[in-house]
Amino acid sequence: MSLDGRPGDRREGPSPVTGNGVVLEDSNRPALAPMSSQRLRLIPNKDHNPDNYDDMELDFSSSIFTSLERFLPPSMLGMPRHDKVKFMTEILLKYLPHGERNRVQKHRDYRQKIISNYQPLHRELYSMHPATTFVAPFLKAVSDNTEESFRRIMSEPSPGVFTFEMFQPQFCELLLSEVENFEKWVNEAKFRIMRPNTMNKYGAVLDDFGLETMLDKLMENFIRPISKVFFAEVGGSTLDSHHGFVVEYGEDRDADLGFHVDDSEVTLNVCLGKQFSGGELFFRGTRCDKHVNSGSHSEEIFDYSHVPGCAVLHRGRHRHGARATTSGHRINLLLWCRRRIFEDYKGVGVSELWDRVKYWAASWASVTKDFKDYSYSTIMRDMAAAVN
Ligand SMILES: O=C(O)CCC(=O)C(=O)O
Ligand SMILES: [Fe+2]
Repeated sequence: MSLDGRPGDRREGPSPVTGNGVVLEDSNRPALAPMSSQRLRLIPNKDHNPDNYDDMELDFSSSIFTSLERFLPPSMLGMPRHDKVKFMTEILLKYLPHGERNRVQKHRDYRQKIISNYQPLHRELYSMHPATTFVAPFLKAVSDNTEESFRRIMSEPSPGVFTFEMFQPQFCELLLSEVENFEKWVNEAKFRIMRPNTMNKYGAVLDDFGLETMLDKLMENFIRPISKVFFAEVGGSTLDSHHGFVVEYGEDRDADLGFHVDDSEVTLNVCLGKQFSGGELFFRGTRCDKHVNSGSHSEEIFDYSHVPGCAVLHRGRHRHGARATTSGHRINLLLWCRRRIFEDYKGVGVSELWDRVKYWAASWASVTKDFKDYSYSTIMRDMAAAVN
């Protein structure tokens, strides 16, 4: 497949709206060129300040639309948000295989059904309140925002594995009780819920019952600044989407979790409680995608015992698993933080861009093959197709 041969797409014209220009959404405006004849640009318009789509009902995460907007043809940049969304959705859906498209739609209906029927127990959890969520030293470190301030509260017991105290006990309790309340509702309503991934038979996706916005803030304002310092080479500074869930172990729950890598650039894993023994995380080093299954060196072997309120932060590709929880009940919050491909396009040439898309698509295909989760690999394949 070549990126050359469609010179029209390469033309970089001035955009009708620049900077923070306010665009009024006028449904009576004359139609511009038919959307279907328009194509994405190969090179994003770096000067364009994209709209925010957080408040809209969308088929894909709002961050995809914000990122993709820089690739819109110049004549479309000033259009009302609804029109841009329509155009971008058409492109994204066009390149999704049929089964995938059905799945996206089904998942959207599923979430909608939960959100319109489930009554949250602790509404205060659904927006981010840093002062009641985090312990003071963590808040201070993030507000100082330097490597030194992070190192002051973090240990790095094994290269690339960072541990630190993060949540207040009261926050853990509230979240545990909200999860319990959600599960009670699921049982009473005989609602079948989707599990966080194919590895866990228990647990719940927090994003599916309304916590997505709060977790987005958690990632953007707290995890991204730390990842920018410690995980820059896997895109730590441009994390822009997440998969947030809880896993549950113990009697009548999952026992352990096999050796794996996560479908994330950076993973935050925080123990919420309750009382348990066992359940240690074991780490076995990071590998490039070609050597995911090769053996471990002794210096890479590291075991970690979970402590309620405390977090572990590591690269998604850092190989790990969890030993059996031998008594009690352990619940952990997992935030798989991801970076979509679009930011990579900044200032790179077309051939390099294409190489990167191929590289990411290949690497994520190998990492995600065990996960049914619609995510990165699909979007990247779509985008590769869309710019071609
Ligand atoms: O049980 C744990 O603490 C680890 C969970 C985990 O690695 C995952 O869900 O990806
Ligand atoms: Fe994991």
